[in-house]
Amino acid sequence: MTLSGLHLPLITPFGPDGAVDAPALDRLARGALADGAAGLVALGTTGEPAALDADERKTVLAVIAAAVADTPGAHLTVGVPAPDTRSAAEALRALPERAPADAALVTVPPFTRPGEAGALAHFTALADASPVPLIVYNIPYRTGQQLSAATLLRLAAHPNIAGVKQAVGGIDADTVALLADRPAEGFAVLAGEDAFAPAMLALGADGGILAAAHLATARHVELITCWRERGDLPRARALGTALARAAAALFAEPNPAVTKGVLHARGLIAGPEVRLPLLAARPESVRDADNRLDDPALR
Ligand SMILES: O=C(O)C1=N[C@H](C(=O)O)C[C@H](O)C1
Repeated sequence: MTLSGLHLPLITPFGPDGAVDAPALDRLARGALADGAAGLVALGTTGEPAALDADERKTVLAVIAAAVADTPGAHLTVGVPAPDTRSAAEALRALPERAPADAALVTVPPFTRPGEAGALAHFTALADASPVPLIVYNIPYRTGQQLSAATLLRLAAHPNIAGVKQAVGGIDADTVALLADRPAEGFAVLAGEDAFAPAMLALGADGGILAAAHLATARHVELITCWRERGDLPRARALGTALARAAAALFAEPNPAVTKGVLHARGLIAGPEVRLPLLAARPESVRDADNRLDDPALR
């Protein structure tokens, strides 16, 4: 089985008192699954996990896991922090006690810049230790470490590595090589960079982990279906350009500030707050994203 479809990395909504708004999170989670998302990602970057305390992370995980459990066939991915290999391995070993995760999303330890050989050894050690399959989160502009197609393809051969979330700031030569040369089965290439997701799908990506899909969720699902099942290229192109422009506007400020602003403006969460060091989005950024989402192709 290869992972596919839309996986939504959920924001963490905060209530007027600043606490995690569990009912709002529950509504977002269940709404996305009802709109056709194949799965949810708890405690991804978009969920501001570093700004949550242990109890809050527990609440977030419980709410999202319950929504997945109530939806037959839905998939739960959990973001696992990787400040270093040893503590990431410990967190992975403990994961089944925390949630019935189908996969764990893990990066290279940020700031360390271990080189490609070190990154390969890191993911191999984690995959050997983990009771759940890994999704390699390749995001060099956050971690400081590039992963070439050659390294990712070596990781793809590990039986406990289920895929990669490719978020490299564009469609580079490694992304093209990765999509061309990946194994036919058992390793998913998921778009992880919202503005380039339509282009990655056109090149054969299996799906995406896309924060922009908090908005126009059903249209994101439709885009994936157009490329993977329906072969409806005119519709895929119309949706793809509209969603890419909406994504660019949603990421005009550090994620998830604009997304929270638009969800708030649309009455879907109580407030647009993010926690420091993130700042709430400027009103003009929220308006711009909201307008982009009004594109006729997305109605
Ligand atoms: O939380 C995630 O997973 C995602 N994070 C990315 C980021 O914030 O850089 C964006 C992507 O849409 C999903």
